[in-house]
Amino acid sequence: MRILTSEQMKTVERNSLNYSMSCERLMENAGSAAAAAIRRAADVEGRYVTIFCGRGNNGGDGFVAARRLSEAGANVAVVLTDGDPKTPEAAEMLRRIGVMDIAVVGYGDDPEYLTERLASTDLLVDAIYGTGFHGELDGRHRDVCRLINGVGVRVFALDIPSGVNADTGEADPCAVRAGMTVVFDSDKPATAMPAAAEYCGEVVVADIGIPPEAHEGVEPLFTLVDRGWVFDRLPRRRRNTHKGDYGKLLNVAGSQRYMGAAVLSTLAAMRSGAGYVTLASTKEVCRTVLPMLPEAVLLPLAQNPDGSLSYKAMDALLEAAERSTAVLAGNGLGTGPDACRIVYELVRRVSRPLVIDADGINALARNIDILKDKKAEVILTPHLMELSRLTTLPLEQLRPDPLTAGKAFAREYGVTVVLKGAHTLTAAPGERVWINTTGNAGLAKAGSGDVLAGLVGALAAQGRSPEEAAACGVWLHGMAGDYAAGEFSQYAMLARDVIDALPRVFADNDR
Ligand SMILES: NC(=O)C1=CN([C@@H]2O[C@H](COP(=O)(O)OP(=O)(O)OC[C@H]3O[C@@H](n4cnc5c(N)ncnc54)[C@H](O)[C@@H]3O)[C@@H](O)[C@H]2O)[C@@H](O)CC1
Ligand SMILES: [K+]
Repeated sequence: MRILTSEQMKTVERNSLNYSMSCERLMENAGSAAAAAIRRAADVEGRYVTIFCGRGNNGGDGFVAARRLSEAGANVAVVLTDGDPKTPEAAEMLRRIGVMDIAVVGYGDDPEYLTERLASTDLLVDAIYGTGFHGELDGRHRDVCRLINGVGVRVFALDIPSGVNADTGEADPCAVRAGMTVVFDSDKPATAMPAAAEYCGEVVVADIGIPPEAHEGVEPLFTLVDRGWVFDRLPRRRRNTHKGDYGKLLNVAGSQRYMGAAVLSTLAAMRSGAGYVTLASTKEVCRTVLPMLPEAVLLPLAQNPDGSLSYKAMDALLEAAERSTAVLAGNGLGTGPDACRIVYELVRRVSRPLVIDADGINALARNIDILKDKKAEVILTPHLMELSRLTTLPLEQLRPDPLTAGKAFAREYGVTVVLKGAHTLTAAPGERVWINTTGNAGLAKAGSGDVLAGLVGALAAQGRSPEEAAACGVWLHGMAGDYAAGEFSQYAMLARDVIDALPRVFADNDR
């Protein structure tokens, strides 16, 4: 699947003009391809089709679709939502339907006609906004979109449902809810995001005749992470190798209050191929969890009276970190002053890839500039609340569009950020984003994040790049979560069931 941003689509469109393509021809192709896709999905002959067209090129595609559907025997009406087209190509396409038996009305010009028309409409086409849309719908278009969503017939969206930002997936609360979205040439980030499915419905990619050469040099920034992508990147187990060949993860985790986090993250890491996993924690945690982690190396260290790891352990931690191939820090560590100082020292001094989760993220949020002193590659795995602490942006702003803030954070601090949520996105410092496709609401439970952190840490320890460790870890975690939900239900599954499902996920990889 090729995913291109709106900016990249413009580049591809521009490039195609060098290959005897014209903007008008592309619009003709797009509208025709959309009409063909609609005809494949629905019988249009003799049916009433109402097409809402905006002023931009998306509206132009709508005019072409109107002509094609009319030629196919549909009774077509076009509603101009915002007056006359503002691009010459769209204006030309509107002119071409002038000679046909197609009613063209302005929204608001004849409310009675529109009400009657919609009452007899069999299917709707949304050609109001395409990739040019950003921000919020204005009042007029909120009304239009509400009207479309309220008709109760199947809605076909051209390129992207109106009100959805193609690059971020952010959707206006009133955005069009389509049953099918016909995307032109390539998926857009939003149409590829599983979370956008409630707006996009089924997504169909239509070839609009952009020559393959026009895509040259346009490297997709978004990657859909699926089974094949992950299994291609998992570390190979080769004959004649030993445990030292599969990495050593140092897991700095746990405190008297949060022993489970240490157990879950360590177990998940051990289930993910790492040669060695060392749990560095307080003496008490190590003594208590020993029976649950017979395969782990335990590094019992000094503790504070409150049962958290003491800063006195710092030298031992740094020594252990240098013997490792990756370090995971933060799960169940607590948020006291020593825990924070330990995290800061690890960031400043560890030269191995460093995965920071949970309390490690909370520590960073209090002293974010420490990230600028980092010595190694850093992967952060915040959920929405943690992202809010890291960025100091309010939750209400992040919820509809965590990606923009996550990308900006990754860029500013040069870190890989795993944006945990219903459908997790991973953002790397260089603008690239990985869209995950697995997981379910049963993973929204305590302990789940510890499992993911262990997985990502183990993959980093085995030499995967930060973004591969993160994106593969997220997919494996979601897949194991899907198996666990299948067996135990989303209600009853526990984080440890996710770990128990990991062997089946890896066993699916026959390489
Ligand atoms: N890039 C390509 O290769 C092609 C693009 N085509 C179509 O062109 C579309 C993009 O067209 P345009 O760039 O003209 O833009 P749109 O038609 O998506 O949007 C129209 C205009 O709405 C304005 N707008 C954006 N956000 C708004 C808001 N919140 N409130 C009010 N107005 C807002 C923008 O200024 C934009 O110019 C694509 O989605 C696709 O449908 C096709 O015609 C063929 C080829
Ligand atoms: K649209």
